[in-house]
Amino acid sequence: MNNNHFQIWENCLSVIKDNVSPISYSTWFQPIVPLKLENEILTLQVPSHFFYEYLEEKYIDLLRKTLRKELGASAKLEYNVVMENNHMKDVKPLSVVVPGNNPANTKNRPVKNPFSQEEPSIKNPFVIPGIKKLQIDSQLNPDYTFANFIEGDCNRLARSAGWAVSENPGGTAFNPLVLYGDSGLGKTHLAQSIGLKAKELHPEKTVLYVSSQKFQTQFTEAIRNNNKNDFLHFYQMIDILIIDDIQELAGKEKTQNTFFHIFNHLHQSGKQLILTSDKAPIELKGMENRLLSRFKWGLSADLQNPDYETRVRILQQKAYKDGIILENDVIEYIATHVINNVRELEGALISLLAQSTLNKKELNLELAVEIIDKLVKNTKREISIDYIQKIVCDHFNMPVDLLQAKTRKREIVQARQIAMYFSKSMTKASLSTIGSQIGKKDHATVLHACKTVNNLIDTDRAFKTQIDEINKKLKM
Ligand SMILES: Nc1ncnc2c1ncn2[C@@H]1O[C@H](COP(=O)(O)OP(=O)(O)OP(=O)(O)O)[C@@H](O)[C@H]1O
Repeated sequence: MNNNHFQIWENCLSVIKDNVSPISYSTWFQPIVPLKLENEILTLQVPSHFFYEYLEEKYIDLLRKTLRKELGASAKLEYNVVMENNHMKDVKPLSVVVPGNNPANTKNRPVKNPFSQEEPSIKNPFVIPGIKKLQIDSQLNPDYTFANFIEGDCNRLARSAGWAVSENPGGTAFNPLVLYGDSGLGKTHLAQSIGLKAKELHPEKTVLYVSSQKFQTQFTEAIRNNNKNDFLHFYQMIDILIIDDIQELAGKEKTQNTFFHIFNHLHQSGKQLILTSDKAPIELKGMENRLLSRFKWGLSADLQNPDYETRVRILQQKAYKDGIILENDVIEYIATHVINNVRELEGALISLLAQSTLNKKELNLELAVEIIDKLVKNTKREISIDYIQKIVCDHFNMPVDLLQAKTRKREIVQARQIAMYFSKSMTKASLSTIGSQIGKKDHATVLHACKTVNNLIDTDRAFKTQIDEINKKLKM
């Protein structure tokens, strides 16, 4: 057997050693095993894709020069990614598609495990240009586009920040971009719009959408199969990482720790992170402080309940997309009565369509009143911030609009604080949503109000009695 490849690589190493730091040498070059030399092609075995990518990014010039010095101008380099651990075959962090296939038909293509031993040799891009990037199925829903996302006061900031991020991923101050708000208000839709748009504008970038639940399951599997490093490396290869419902990582310390490393790596390499959460970062419980502080590095933008006009426009757009014509009075009736979130709005429209088709009834206001009234009655009444304001003001015998007044009168300030306190404990609304609805205050004012009310409950018996009474009225 010809052992020339060992000698050639040995010679290369002695040059490389003089050109990189000792730590880089031992990290990135010592683990490489020369496999063969054929027709001036030296094949090197590297331990992972990440390793290969790193060599390509940082040391390609050095490798090229050194190899040409040894083998002449026609020298070529091939990599072979061989994992040492056989269990790796079972790990499927996500579907990875071999490049070169038709991107229009991702779903039907054979998928390959990115860490499998069966992975073909990866040729160096200076030998075969264009083969470097693996294509990853981004897991994006093609319907969740910006075009299908109706803009309103409730989502304007989040939408424009998202648009800016999709145009210049990793290059704006919005990194990470945290989208937060109550359920059904469009966080997933908007986060995916950013991913879709970024892919369209920057086809060379790798975009990945993953729910926190899936991330957690993959992580647990990776630990079970002793593949944590591959899991880590896989995520560190992504250019635009979208993680949905980040609050679900609460209390999962090990997953958070791994996510912390992924976050740092991506952020430091100028990659974009987009996170969604049902709460503002400041309110997330069960999350490591070092993660929370990183979430605050970029922009946190909230999605609020759509106002009446936005609800009307969303209904018009959904009806148009479904190819149905709805009279204005029907749209207005739905928009007036279904007010909690966009998902319920969609549900109402679907019920109406189903009833009209199945029972062959005309889709008119009469049918809308019948269906929507049933729906609204069946929906468990959620205590709203408006309702809390009304009960608190009734209790103190003051008109509700006084809570919105710019006054520091003690009774009004206290009623406002109590309304904020109950909104915090009885609704899922974020601090900033509560603040914006009660007196147009910011989240810090709401936080302060909650602390004040809690202190008074502990120290002032008469005050506590009032709070107990309001609490009873609210639950009646
Ligand atoms: N502004 C909008 N324009 C059009 N459709 C919207 C808008 N906001 C939300 N939707 C639609 O409402 C539905 C629910 O949205 P989505 O799943 O994104 O909400 P979410 O905030 O992620 O909810 P959850 O926290 O429960 O996951 C989706 O079908 C989405 O397309």
